[in-house]
Amino acid sequence: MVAVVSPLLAPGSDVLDERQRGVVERVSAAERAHILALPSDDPLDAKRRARVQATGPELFGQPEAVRATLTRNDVALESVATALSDGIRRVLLVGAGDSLAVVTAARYALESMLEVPCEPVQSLEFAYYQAGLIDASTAVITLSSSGETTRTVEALLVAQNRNAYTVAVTNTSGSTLETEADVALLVEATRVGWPTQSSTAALALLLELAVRVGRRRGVAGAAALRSALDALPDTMRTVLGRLDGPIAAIAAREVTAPTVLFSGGGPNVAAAVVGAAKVKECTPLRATEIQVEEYHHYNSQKAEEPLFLLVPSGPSVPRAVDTGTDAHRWGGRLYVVTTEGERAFDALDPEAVLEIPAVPESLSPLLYLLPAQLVGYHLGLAGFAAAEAASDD
Ligand SMILES: O=P(O)(O)OC[C@H]1O[C@](O)(CO)[C@@H](O)[C@@H]1O
Repeated sequence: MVAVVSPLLAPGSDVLDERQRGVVERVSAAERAHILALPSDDPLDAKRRARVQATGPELFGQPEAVRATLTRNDVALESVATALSDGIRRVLLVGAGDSLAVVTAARYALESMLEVPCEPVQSLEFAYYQAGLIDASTAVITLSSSGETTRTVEALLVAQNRNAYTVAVTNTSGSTLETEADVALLVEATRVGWPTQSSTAALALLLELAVRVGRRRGVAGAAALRSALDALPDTMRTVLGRLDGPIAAIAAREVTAPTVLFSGGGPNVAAAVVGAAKVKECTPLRATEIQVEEYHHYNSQKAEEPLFLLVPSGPSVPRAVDTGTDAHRWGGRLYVVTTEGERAFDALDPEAVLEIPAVPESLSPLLYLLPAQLVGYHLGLAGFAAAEAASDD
């Protein structure tokens, strides 16, 4: 018997029409091949090494990718901003993997400017569980770098059937996501290495969309976000230059860590997710993210594990201070990435404090994703160096 690859294709399911079922069958076959081609956990895996090496130039090229993406989408952004400002009562932000992290990061900027709920939802959860309540007053913004991730395509098709306003954000012109959506925003970024600029350029697009909606709607605070966002590509360059060396040194110390932990709150829960994702992509190490409050409801950290707190000045700081205190109580190591001049973490005596220029918290993930990516990338490089040295002995 042929396995059913999706409940939307099960005999008797009437969620999708015949044409849409054909679309899902096509993308799911291609996706399986992509997943089977991922690297192994061999510490010297050549496929992983090639992707880690290709990640470097893409990671450091992010300010340019952000600028190019914003320029390319000037007209399309206006059209989406107009549509969102006109009768939309709810926005669902759908993606998987890094793409889910990116929409999570954009949520608060969008909500503050649109003044309606903007909910990040994982693609499968949306496609199979949450589509029932949506209608023409809902916008469904789907993000997929490839434009072919099956669950995200399914989410878009389900939204299409419920007459929602559908937006695709994708790197891939001509992809299924772009073809099926009412309107597409195209990300100008490469993804030969592990995803870096494809994520930050997509995030910049969503933040730009938020600012344009806010200005159109006359929201107080939109002008301040406008000028802060305009300055961000330059600040990204500053942050990359400033943090690269210190994070390379931290990675050399942490290369044998049993598990690498990342924590954040608010929009920077997304930075923690991206940190763990980059470690899992660039190394064979275990890595996990935990929100600053959730950390305290379990024995979340073990001795000898490093914790990266990615917490700019803002409402998450007091709980993040507790988190940092407990990192040491459990015998772990603590690295803090926070706003320049933030003194709340000083008394914890972290192994390192890495400072990032102040920006509005709702825009800050565009900066806090950078140290998260750098940790994964440098642990990847350090891991290959260590494995090579071991194999020479
Ligand atoms: O953005 P996409 O293309 O939908 O991919 C989602 C996730 O799946 C992966 O491609 C891995 O399968 C990740 O690189 C990415 O974060």
